[in-house]
Amino acid sequence: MRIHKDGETITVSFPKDAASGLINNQLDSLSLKFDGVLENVSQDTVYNTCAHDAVDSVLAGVNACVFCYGQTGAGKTFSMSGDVQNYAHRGIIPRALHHIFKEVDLRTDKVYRVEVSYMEIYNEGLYDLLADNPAAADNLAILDDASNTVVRGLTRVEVRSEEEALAQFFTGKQGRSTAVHVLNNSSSRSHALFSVYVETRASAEASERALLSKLHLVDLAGSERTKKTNPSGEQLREASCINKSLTFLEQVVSALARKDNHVPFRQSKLTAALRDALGGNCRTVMLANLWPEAAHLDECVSTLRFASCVRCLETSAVVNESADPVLALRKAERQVKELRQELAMRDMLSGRGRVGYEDLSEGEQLELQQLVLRYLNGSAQLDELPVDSLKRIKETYKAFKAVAGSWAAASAHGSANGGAADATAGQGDVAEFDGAGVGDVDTSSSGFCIGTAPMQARPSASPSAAGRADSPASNAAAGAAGKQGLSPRVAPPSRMSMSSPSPRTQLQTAAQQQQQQLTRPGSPLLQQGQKGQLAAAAGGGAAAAEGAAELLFDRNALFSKYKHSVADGKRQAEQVKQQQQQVAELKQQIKDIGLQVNSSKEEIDSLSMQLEARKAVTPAGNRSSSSSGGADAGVLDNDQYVLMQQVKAAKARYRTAFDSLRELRSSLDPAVDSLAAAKEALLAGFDAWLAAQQGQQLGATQQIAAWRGDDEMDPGEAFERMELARKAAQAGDPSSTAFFAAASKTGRAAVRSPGSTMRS
Ligand SMILES: Nc1ncnc2c1ncn2[C@@H]1O[C@H](COP(=O)(O)OP(=O)(O)OP(=O)(O)O)[C@@H](O)[C@H]1O
Repeated sequence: MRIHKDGETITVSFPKDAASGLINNQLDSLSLKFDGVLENVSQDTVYNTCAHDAVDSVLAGVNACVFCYGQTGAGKTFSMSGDVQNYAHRGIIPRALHHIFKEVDLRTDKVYRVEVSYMEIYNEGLYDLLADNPAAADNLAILDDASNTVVRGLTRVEVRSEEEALAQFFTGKQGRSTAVHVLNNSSSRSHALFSVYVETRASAEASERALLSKLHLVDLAGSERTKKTNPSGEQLREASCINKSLTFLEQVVSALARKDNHVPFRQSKLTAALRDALGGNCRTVMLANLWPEAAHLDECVSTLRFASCVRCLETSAVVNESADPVLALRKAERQVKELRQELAMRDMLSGRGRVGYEDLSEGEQLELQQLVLRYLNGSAQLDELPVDSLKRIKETYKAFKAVAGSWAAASAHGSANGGAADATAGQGDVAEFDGAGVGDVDTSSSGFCIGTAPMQARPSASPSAAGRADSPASNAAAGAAGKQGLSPRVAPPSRMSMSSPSPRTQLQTAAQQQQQQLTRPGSPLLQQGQKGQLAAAAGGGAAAAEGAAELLFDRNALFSKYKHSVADGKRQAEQVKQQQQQVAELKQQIKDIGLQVNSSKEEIDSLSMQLEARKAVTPAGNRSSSSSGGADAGVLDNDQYVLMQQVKAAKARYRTAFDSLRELRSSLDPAVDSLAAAKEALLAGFDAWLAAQQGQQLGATQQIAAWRGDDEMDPGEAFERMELARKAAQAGDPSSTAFFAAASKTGRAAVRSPGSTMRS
């Protein structure tokens, strides 16, 4: 095999086969031209020659793909991934990630979002190497529309630095299927596609216009002549899968080169995944890895022929401007935010103070439902219900609906469970819808009237009596029996919903809602013994509601205790009280000054009207020259002069009052914020106190410390940092720190979670 001086042509000379005789069709030599031939060059040269421009294209919004093809052991994985332990021998993928993040850091006029994915095709199965459990993550499917190939279900991880991206790559690489092979100690038995997705925006503001591009870096599994290597069992199956998919790849390339109408992309997972790269909107580079020894001549020739064919392919790579609905949504969100700010400003100018336009949090919804409950109980006034914005009014309606729904559910539940809840709750506070008695025949439907039976009501002991619907006695008995689940006939739900629940039922309903809040993960009340209590509550019926109600009272009682008996609680409650007073005072002052402003305005209007009227009726001859400077047109009489002075004074008062009003309003928002912060602090303090009561303070503190991150390094971390600096110095490249840091982290993770690299 000879490389020509042009550095682009390879000639392979075939040895004479004496057995074929002197005259035969045997090819003497084969010369093929390529874009470049690299021999004995560094990994750096390989990257700069083959991948550098492709990565630049991706940063300019054009899709690109670099793939390595060749026989087993020819150096594909070495070219693509390189040596993870040796910085100088790192391959195309780590270098591409370094290149991308270096540019991202440099181009400060642009905003980038980078994601990575890593997928393996093994024995015609697709596996997600970045999934939490790669061995099981084989539920991927390749979908393609006219312009795009997408792998459904593939994990895409957002990475914000070279180190994060490398860590993902190293982690995924550990999950790849490799095996000992006669030609390669660590042979990749799968095709691996590492992809980088880059979203580029001109600036944070122009977020809806973006360039979306992707870079596929593909390490194909090696082709092999099974006649030579004689694999058996699983290795034979793998080899035949690999060879088959590479044959399909060759067929696709041939069809594309011939410009066939039909290109069989769907024949295999590999060709489906590479559809974009081979025939579509992509700038594609192929590396043909050769093992140029006489023993591998056939494989070399077949690789060279394939590479020559791929070289003829034409793709049409263009800049991909995004029509991404997600980005359009971001624009809409930004507009909503601006409109909210506009509304807030208008509210402030019109003296409405702070109005809530945002969706209510779960806690606020619960609070509102409790307010509605209190209003229905008569312990809260109508004007306590929030009506300051359409949003709040709707939320209030929703709260009414939620409360009504809970009542209906609680009543129905009570009925299904033998009416325990209603039977306890009844006692005269339940009104019947149409005055029909409990158990009376309901003429509008085929059932009995269901209401709340008196405590002494019991189903008839005699089955015959219970079965006769026409007897008044049996009607009453049947009604009561129905409530206890004994009647085969069920009352219409509308009847049930007309019963007004007792205060106890209401409290149980509130407790059920509270229970939903509490059962959320992370709720500080969901602790130890209470879990059991909640589980029992979830178990069903009136007992459930009752248990949850007790829990609600417990919490309320504990909260009250915290506020009145615990030092921190007392202090925080006092702060809330002070802030409340301050807000109330400010609101009162705003109201008073607002009245002053309005009355000054009315005064100005009325005086101005009087002045105009006076001007209209005063004849020109009556005008006093002294007050006007002598010009006829501007001459004023005494009355007019007095009125003008009054208008002037009123305007001065108006201005002073308005200035005070503006000042007060501007101090209202911070006061409201401080009040909210004080309330938050009180609740947080209460939760922490409660957790401490339950002996979990230590866990909570540890969690908080973990969230905060600890700026101070422990000795282990300090040593690790020193070690990284040493390795970077050894590599002679300060920018290698990210590489070593990611490699070291991934190494530690691997030690923690050892496992086979082969799929079962
Ligand atoms: N340019 C190179 N310099 C040094 N070592 C190399 C080079 N290319 C390959 N090797 C070594 O040769 C061996 C086989 O290489 P590699 O695993 O990359 O082959 P492969 O084509 O990916 O094989 P397979 O298809 O079986 O996965 C490895 O030990 C690798 O380190």
